[in-house]
Amino acid sequence: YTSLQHPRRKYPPGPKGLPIVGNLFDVPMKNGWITFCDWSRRYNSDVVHVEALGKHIYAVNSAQAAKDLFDGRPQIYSDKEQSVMTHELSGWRRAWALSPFDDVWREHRRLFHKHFGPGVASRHHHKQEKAMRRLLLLLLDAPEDFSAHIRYAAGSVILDVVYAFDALPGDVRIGQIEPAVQTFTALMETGVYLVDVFPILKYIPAWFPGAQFKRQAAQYKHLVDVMFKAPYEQFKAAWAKGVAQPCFLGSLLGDSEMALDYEREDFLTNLTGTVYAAGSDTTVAAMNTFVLAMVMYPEVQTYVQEELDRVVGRDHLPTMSDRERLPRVMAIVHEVLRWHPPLPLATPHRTMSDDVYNGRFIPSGSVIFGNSWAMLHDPATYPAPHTFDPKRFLTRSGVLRDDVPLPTEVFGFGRRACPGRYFAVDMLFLAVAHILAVFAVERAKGARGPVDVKEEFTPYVLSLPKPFRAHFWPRFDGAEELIRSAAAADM
Ligand code: HEM
Repeated sequence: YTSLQHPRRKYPPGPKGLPIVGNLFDVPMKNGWITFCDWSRRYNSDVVHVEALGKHIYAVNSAQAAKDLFDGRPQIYSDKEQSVMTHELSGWRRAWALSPFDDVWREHRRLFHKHFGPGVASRHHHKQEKAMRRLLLLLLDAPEDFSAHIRYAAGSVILDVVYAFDALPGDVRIGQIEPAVQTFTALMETGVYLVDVFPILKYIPAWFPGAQFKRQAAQYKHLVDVMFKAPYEQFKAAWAKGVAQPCFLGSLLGDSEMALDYEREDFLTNLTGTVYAAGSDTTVAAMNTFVLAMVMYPEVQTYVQEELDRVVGRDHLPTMSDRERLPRVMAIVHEVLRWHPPLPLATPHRTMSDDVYNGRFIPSGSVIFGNSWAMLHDPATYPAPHTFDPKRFLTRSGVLRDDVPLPTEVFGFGRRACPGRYFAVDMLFLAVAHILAVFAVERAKGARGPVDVKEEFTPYVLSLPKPFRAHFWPRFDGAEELIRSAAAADM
């Protein structure tokens, strides 16, 4: 322990900072996962470090170091930064995905797990399948609006599962929520988050968001409060009348165990409202990445469609019960998540006490990024990591290999790792299986022939393909009829 008290502590390597401001200008505003990965190579260290204005920032770039720290030392590495701008002024403190490592978080997480854990996620399958049948119909009728349809499908299934809302496209209940989700993206993109991490930036005029930001934050907070409260109140009204349908919130309200000491109302509002915020944009990002990969790598479609035709046939749509028999579809899901993780730096954790790792110092209150992208692009584990190649997960005979690790880091780290991952993987399995069962995904037709796509992703916390065009063609005679009759059965 004496090394901790040594006046010249040894930190992990990183770029050399300037006097006083330290590495302020090195802290990456965009594509941080690539910068951190480059530093890791340049300084030959899986953990890299910068310091700016007294704040220490670390990026963990290898799966081994992530296991050692996040899994091995959960009492130190499971907290999250609380920021004035995002949490307080803009109302995001309600989201337990961002909350401190405390008893209220623990209780939120325990109750969520009870309804979304690996053994019970199957209770949501019929709602997920219904959302997919609707998605196919939308893609059939307006293929080029695929990105909007994906957003609808990912959002509406969460409303159905959490509040038993059966929302069609354009439903006001979706309109109430989506703008609030977008405030989070806006906060990340304007760099407000950095002001929070380095409070001293508030005194630098160019950085300080000032009165205008405070007005903006008040508007955000209003939207965020509506997102959490409105669906909750609507469900409670149905519950009081005895007409509520089964869902997550209904099970919570009906659970005798819910006689908790917490202020019960806000506890449940925040528990349920966080699901849409955490689960919609992430799923949307992965599904758009899937479409981009299909346009770029058409031969992958043929390979998977052979499996779908053989296992499922062409006279009905796939269901969750086909999953074990569709390893090629699962290989696509894993490769989509590996190729471009929706949260390439997961979400930053915060240390709760001083620590030493491999002889290097990590003080209490540091920001720690787990660089999922770097781990999932490590050529030692995934050769030719920039190529989209689902076959890397399959044996020659086409079953899932057990010697190539699944991209678990896409779901984050330690105690804070995504508890919605079973639900998310089920959703992605269904999306890939449904879309490829009936459609050929191709380049859009422009005035001068097919429109090429670029492999470009947005550079912030949540990273998804930049807008691109694609077309969805029914791929066999009878595909259109199959889509229409399956969707009609739900009406
Ligand atoms: C492809 C889709 C998804 C990806 C890539 C993803 C990824 C992540 C990541 C990286 C984290 C942060 C982990 C960390 O800080 O170490 C997280 C947290 C979380 N996710 Fe997901 N997620 C996805 C879908 C979902 C879905 C569908 C739900 C809900 C049904 C969900 C619910 C949550 C919650 C509640 C947290 C906060 C956990 C906590 O703080 O304890 N996620 N997710």
